Amino acid sequence: MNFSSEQPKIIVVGSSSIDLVLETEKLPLPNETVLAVNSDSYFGGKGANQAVGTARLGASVYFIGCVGMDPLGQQIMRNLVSENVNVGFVHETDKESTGTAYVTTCDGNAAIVVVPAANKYLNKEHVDEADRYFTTSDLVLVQLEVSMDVVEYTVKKAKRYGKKVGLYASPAMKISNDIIENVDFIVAKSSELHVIFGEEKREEILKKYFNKVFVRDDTNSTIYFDGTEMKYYRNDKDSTVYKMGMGDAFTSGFAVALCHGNSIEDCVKFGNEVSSRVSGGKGSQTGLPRISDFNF
Ligand SMILES: OC[C@H]1O[C@H](O)[C@H](O)[C@@H]1O
Repeated sequence: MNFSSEQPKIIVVGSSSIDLVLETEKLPLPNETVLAVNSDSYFGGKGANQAVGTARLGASVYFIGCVGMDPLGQQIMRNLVSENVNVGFVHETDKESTGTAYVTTCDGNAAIVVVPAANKYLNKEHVDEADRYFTTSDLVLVQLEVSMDVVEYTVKKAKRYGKKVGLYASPAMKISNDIIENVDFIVAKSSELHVIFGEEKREEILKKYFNKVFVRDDTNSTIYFDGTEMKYYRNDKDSTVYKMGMGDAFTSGFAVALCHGNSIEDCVKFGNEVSSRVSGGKGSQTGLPRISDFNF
C-alpha cells in the first residue's frame, strides 16, 4: 500500500444529518411495538460521514452540503470543523430544518429512515460556488441523499475538469447511464443491486462494469470483476457484523487509497480495513479510523 506524502484533495457533495439511534432486542415488525434498550444521537448523513472519513485518513476535504438554520445545523458545522473538514461551502436554508435519520438497530442490523429536510435544498448553484476547488481537487465523492439533479450535475462537472469521481449508490435508486459512464467507481450493497442496475444478474453487472462496480455485503466483504476474474476480499480476522456507516467508511478508504495511486486491489483491501474499524464505534462516525492508526 502506497501512501505518498502528498495530501489528497477531496470534495464531498452530499447530505449531513443527526442520527437518532435506538438499540432494540429485535427489529419491530409492521404494526409491532418494541422497547428500546438504549437511545442516543450521533453525527451522520452519508456525505458528512465520507467527509469525516476521508479527512481522518489525511485528505484535505471540502464538504458541499446544506443544513437548517437551527441548533442541529450548528452542531453539524462545529463537528465538521473539529474534524478538519472545510465547511466554507456548507449552506444554511430557512426553508427546512436540518436533516435527521431515525435508526433502529439490533445485532448489527439497522433499519434506517432518513428525513432529508435541508439536504433537499442543496442545489447546482451551491456546487458551482466551489468551482475553483474542482479545478484543484483530485477526487469528488457523491451519494444519493441529495437530489439526483445535483448528483448528476456534480459528476459531469467533475469529469469536465478531468477529476476522479466516486459514487456510493445509497440509498439505492436507479441511476442514469450518464452517471454510470462518468464515474470511476460505484460502491453498492449486494441486496440493492437490482434497484440500481435493474434485473441483470450480479455477475453480468460486475463483468460489464469491471473495475468500476464494487459490491459489498453484510459480512464486510467486497466483490468485483477485474477484467479477467471475479475478486472477492474479506478480512480474515474480521468477525464484523454489518453496522451503520460501514459503506461510507469503505468508500472513504477506497477513495483515499485511489488518490495515492494504489492498485484497485489495494484500494478494496484498504476500504475493507477502514470499514471493519468503524464497526468498533457507535454511530457512523465515531469509529472511523485515522491515518495514524495504520502502519504503512
Ligand atoms: O450510511 C449511514 C448513514 O445513513 C443514514 O443517512 C444515516 O445518517 C447514517 O449516518
